[in-house]
Amino acid sequence: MTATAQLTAQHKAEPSKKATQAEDFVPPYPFRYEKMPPVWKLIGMAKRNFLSIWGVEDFQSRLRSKRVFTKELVICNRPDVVREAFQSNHEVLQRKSPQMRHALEPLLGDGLFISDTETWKKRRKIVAPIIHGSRVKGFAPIMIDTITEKSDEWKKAGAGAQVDALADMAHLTAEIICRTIFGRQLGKSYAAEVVQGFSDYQRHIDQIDLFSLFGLPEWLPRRRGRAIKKPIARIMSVLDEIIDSYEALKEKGEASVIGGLLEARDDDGKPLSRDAIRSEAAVIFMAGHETTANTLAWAWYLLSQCHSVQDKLHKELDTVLAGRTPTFQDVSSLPYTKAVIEETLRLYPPVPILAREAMADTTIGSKPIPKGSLVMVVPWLMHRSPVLWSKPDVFDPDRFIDPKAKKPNKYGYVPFSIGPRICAGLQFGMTEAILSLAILAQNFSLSLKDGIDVQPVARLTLRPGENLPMTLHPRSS
Ligand code: HEM
Repeated sequence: MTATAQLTAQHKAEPSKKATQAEDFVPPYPFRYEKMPPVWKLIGMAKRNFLSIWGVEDFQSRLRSKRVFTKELVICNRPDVVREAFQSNHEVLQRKSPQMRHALEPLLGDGLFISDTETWKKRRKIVAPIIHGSRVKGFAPIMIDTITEKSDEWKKAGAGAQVDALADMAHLTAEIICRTIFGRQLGKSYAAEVVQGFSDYQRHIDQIDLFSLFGLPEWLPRRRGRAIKKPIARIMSVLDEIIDSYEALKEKGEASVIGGLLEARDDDGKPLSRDAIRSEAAVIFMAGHETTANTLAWAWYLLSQCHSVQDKLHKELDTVLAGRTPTFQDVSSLPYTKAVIEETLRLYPPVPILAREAMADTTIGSKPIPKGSLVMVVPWLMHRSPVLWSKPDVFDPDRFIDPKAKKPNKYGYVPFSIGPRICAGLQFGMTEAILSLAILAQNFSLSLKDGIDVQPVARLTLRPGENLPMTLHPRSS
């Protein structure tokens, strides 16, 4: 076999095994090599799909390091070292990777997601309470109404209609986050424009910052092209229009993120600047919709392939809800629905790699980590580690609720990251995902269109390819 043919064979994804009642369902994952390819090949592979660069040993390891050109890459893959990196060593390892900062800085400015040290501390203190778990009850009516609209749209489309489940979930979660950030009315009017601006932006940013890997300095301008300027200008002017019309249009009594940002004061009693409000609104939009959309799309795929889980989910929804639309209060009474989401987040974590740049020399697990190293926690690896999970590649929501199953370690199951930089929208995202699955699966099951080969691909987030063609089956029929 030629080298190219060998590599192509290596890239062939593992086929998924469709489940029968008696058999465990193993959903697809990229091929795992035994012998590491040369670095230049790995970089090419990473540019196409970050999930294809890992070998068998990477899943089993505890703490590994690799040198890529000038950079030391350190991978923490067990709860003890993850805790050390993201919790105890937060001060030194709070900085996002150069790649992440360079990709998002033109759009997010000094926003919470990519800032660090004093700016991050100040912004986290202001932004986290606005989307905190305690506020989710206030946002739930917007979520429920928007999900019900999607359900009505599917009802209208009727039995046998074809949908792109990935695009539909992206549309649903973008509508939810827009209406939550900007209020119902403004959110509805501007959702399409905001979504278009963000997807144009994402198409133009680089996944791998080769400049940083080659050790080139931070100040050197990155090649981003002129294409990126247009979507940024559009997003910024839409955000300005929304902020300007907010006061006149704000709905009385209903929570909105933009209202929270406009009314927020820092420790000195000063309001946020216009730039800061735009940056934080952009952060919440960006961080808060694609992640949930991908989770839901994967959940539909997994349910379509594993009927025993789907039957159990329907049983819980029918028993607890008896045909009525769930409310926020019902979320805690749907443990199996929650377990389906949790297991989906284990197998397909929307943010599959969490990377930090060491701001000073440090150590992890007694290993010296020089300043400038890239320290990574890779949920994709740790969530499938044979050391931490039984049957790690099998789809089995029961592992999250079976009293006999080993409870996942808080530092070993990290779809929302962990430590001081943990996702500020964790409860928001979980509630939204549970309510979406509950309302839609109460009314529909979805089957995968014949002949479609679903494979996980990661660029900024992990998704089931570019689209997910599925067929609607109303449950009453
Ligand atoms: C299933 C849904 C979600 C998942 C899996 C998820 C995951 C994550 C992860 C892994 C991070 C850390 C990223 C890193 O360290 O590089 C993060 C950060 C963040 N997320 Fe989420 N997220 C979800 C939903 C949301 C939602 C709905 C919101 C807003 C309403 C949100 C807001 C944020 C913010 C503001 C940060 C930055 C926190 C900081 O740096 O201090 N997320 N999220």
